[in-house]
Order: sequence, then C-alpha cells, then structure tokens
Amino acid sequence: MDLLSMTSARTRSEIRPVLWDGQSCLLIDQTALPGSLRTVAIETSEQMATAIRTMIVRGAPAIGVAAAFGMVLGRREADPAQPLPHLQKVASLLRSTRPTAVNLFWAIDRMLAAAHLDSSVAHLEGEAIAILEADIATCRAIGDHGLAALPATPHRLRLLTHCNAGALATAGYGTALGVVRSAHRAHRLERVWADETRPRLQGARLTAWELVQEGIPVTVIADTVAAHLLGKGQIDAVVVGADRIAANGDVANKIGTRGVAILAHYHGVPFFVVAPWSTIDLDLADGSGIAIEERSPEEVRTIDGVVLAPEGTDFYNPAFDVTPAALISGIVTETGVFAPAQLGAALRR
Ligand SMILES: CSC[C@@H](O)[C@@H](O)C(=O)COP(=O)(O)O
Repeated sequence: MDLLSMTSARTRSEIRPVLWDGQSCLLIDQTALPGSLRTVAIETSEQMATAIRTMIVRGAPAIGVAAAFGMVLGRREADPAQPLPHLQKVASLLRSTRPTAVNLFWAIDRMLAAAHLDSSVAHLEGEAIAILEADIATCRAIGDHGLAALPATPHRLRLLTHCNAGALATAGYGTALGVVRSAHRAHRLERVWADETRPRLQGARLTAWELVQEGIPVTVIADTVAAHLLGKGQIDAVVVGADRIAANGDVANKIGTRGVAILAHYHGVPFFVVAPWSTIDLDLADGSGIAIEERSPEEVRTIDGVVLAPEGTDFYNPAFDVTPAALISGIVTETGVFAPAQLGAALRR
C-alpha cells in the first residue's frame, strides 16, 4: 500500500504516516526519512509501543492515532471471553512510551471507553479508524482558521516553523504545516523557514521533506539563525504545533519553541500555536505541571554516529519546553483561533 496515498478528491498524493490495512498498522518509518521512504507493518501492541518510543511514528496527534491502533492489536491478542484485563495492560504499556503529548493519553482513554461499551474487535477497529479520519478533517479545518488569522502583508507570507507539525505528525495535512498548506493553496505563501531542530532534526529531515514533496518553498536554517532573520524583518509570523496545552494557555512543544517565542515577542512578530482540541489538557492549571520527556544523551552527543564532544562530557536532553501563554498571539484550533486566556471558557461553552 502506498502511504503517500492517492485520494479521489485530489490529484496530488498526500502523506499518511499511519494506515490500517485490516490486519496490521502501516507506519511511515520517520527515522529513515529523508533518505528512504519505507513502511513498517506493526502487528502487535508491543511492536506499536516500541515504534512510538523509538519515534518511528512521532508528533502528538500521530502517536495518538497509532496508539489507538495499538489498542486494536491488543484486543486481537486478548482472551475473547475476557478482553478487558489485557486491554488495560496494553493501555499501560502504550501510556509508558512518551509522557508529554496528551493526545496519546486522550486516544487510549477513548479506546478504553469504547471497549467498555462494546469490546469486539470490529467496534474497536471502527473507533480507531474514526480517530484517524477525524484527525485529518480537524487538520484541514485548523489550516483554514490559521490562514484567516495570519497577518495582512503587502507581500506573500514568510513563515517560520520549528520541529515538524506536519502531515507526518498527524494523520495527514498537519497542524502548523496545515496552516502552511492552506496559505500555499491560497497563493499567500512566499516561503517557509524551517528550524533544523536539534537534536533529532525533525525540521531538516521531516518538515523539509514533506514540503518539498508538494513543491512548497522551504529553507532550512540552523536553530541559531531565527533571531537574525527576525531582526532583518524576514519573518511575518511563527507557526508551531503543541504536545500539551494547559488550561491557562501555557504550551509544551519541541525543545527550542520557548526560545523562538521569546524572540518573536521581542521583535513584535505574531507567534501562533496550532493544535487540535485533543491537545488541550484542562486538568492542568498551567504549564508547570506538564511532564517533560528526557531522552537519551546520545541524541546530543552524536550526529549520525559522529561524536561531537570529548570523552567525559555530560549531556542533557530534554525533548520539550514550555512556552508561557503571555508570549502566544493565538491558539489555532479546529473551531477557531483563541487568545490563550480564553481557552478554558471556550471549551466549557
Ligand atoms: C502536530 S505535532 C505537534 C508536536 O507534537 C510537534 O511540534 C513536536 O514537538 C513533535 O515532537 P516529537 O518529539 O518529534 O514527537
């Protein structure tokens, strides 16, 4: 199956990082991009947990969708007479893979709730497919709301993004890159500046790859370059994704996002966080309660096996940081754009 799938509505192929073929879950192996586009067939819930942990599949909405199919695989492994105890175990395993993105936990909870109503394989399969399809529709709506919120400029827009919040990070179309796609289709985009995003280089490897697939102009910069471009007036707005948004509008996203937000604020450039409602965690009053994943020091110590610092050096590798709500111009969701302080009230409406 072609994971750059053709849809009947569009002539261009679209990126689908997670697909279900009725037996197994097909993932684009994001650790192999941009060198090779290969797929991995995930056949057990343990394989799915490993794929999420090792970032074969990554990005908050995409790991939620993948975990939903992990639960379907778990259901197939369970005792048909008593599937719930095994499903609870699979849920715990999947929850243990990555702590920061709330979409993972949201999708697992939704699958467990579905299993309590009807624990048949067919019902859970339908629920996971519904999560996948809704995510694509959500991203398209997000893209259009984000486009409407972008500043009016006499020239086409130059947008800066960090990490990869694109089709690869969702079921398709993307959040921050959904806004980019909508701007491109509306002929309002000049170029995307993509932070390379050390240490795992999601900007250089993944954002650039998926934009090049669609002929969207993209320039990769070292993470240290953004301040220089902002100072020269070369960036009209920043669009980034989110892994978890607290009730007060504080946002956890890829490490380095906070620095970009501080820079944008200093230069008076709008900074938009782009995410579905499933990324909002109203149980957390503010960002101080967000669990920040710490990954292996090896990701900082080496690039492609080349050691960067002398023996005896210590390395520290937090994968996310928290951007305070005060630095965020707007949070773009599938139902509209909100000031961070409006989030709680908007969700309760
Ligand atoms: C639409 S994806 C939003 C975020 O998940 C994304 O910006 C990000 O930080 C991804 O981190 P990753 O560690 O690659 O999973």
